[in-house]
Amino acid sequence: MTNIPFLEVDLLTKRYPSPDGGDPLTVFENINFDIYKGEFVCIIGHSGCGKSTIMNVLAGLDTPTSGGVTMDGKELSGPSLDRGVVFQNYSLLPWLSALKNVIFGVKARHPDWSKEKVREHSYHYLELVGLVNGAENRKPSQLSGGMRQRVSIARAFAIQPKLLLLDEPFGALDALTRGTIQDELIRIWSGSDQTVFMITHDVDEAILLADRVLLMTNGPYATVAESVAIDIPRPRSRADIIHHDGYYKIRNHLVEFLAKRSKDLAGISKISGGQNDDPQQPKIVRPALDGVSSSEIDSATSPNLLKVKG
Ligand SMILES: Nc1ncnc2c1ncn2[C@@H]1O[C@H](COP(=O)(O)OP(=O)(O)OP(=O)(O)O)[C@@H](O)[C@H]1O
Repeated sequence: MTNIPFLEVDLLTKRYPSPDGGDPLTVFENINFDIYKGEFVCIIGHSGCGKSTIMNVLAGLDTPTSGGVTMDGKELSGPSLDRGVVFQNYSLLPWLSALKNVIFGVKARHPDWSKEKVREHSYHYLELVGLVNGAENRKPSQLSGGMRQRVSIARAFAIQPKLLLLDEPFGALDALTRGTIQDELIRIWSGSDQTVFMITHDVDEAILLADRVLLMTNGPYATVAESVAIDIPRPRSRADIIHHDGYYKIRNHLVEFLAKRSKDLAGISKISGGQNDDPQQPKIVRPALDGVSSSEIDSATSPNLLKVKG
């Protein structure tokens, strides 16, 4: 893994003025974290701590009160096709078929491509999410919620953004559909060099999908307190992952944070014990390696462990 982060979130702060002229609402303050190229990072925190606001800043749809974000060494400003977003509510164009929704994004990304090439490329991504054989010609209103979400994932992947931003993309889906689309997401991501940043409320989903999970304290004055490494090799399957030695250590750590420490740490804007002597970075935690000998940790913490895609 290269030591230069792909995405650097630096002292990000968001405040809203009070409607009655009182103190402003500080949603979060001095948020710092880095993401490396090709990583799959989830962020978890209680409702209202500011996850969607961070996502919107990364997407270029909102601006922070102070602080900034750089991607590939360049300061972000405004939306860009280098960053693809999938929201919980699909955000498809209702008057276009599934295929045309994907084509719409691909055309914008590759204005120089021929009509045939755009169509072929778009169809390929719908195929990857299992949405062909007639479904590609249906409009969003003629598709189920799971199918619509697949279209929106296909559209985001088809534009091949360097950074894929997922805001609770599976929140509204039933468990079976959710599982299928999670598998498809991991399959497509595995075959690419894309970086994924995803909001979820589901700790099991985060453990299944992520290389790292960022934990946010409660707002106001929320911050990212920890970066929890998911030291479980890939490929991971829903059925097998629960038998991995580290699974419950990680799960208990995340659940305990959400149940207790997210409140205890709330309002403490500076978290001690930062990464690599950098007090501004969230503390790195490796629950799966608790009780593991240091020689085993040396091999388990090889930078490549987190990068092995399945
Ligand atoms: N325009 C606004 N004016 C004032 N406060 C706002 C505005 N937009 C958002 N907020 C506040 O900012 C905070 C963070 O909102 P955000 O949607 O980012 O949280 P979240 O962690 O994504 O929540 P959830 O998990 O419920 O989606 C909330 O307390 C919200 O009330």
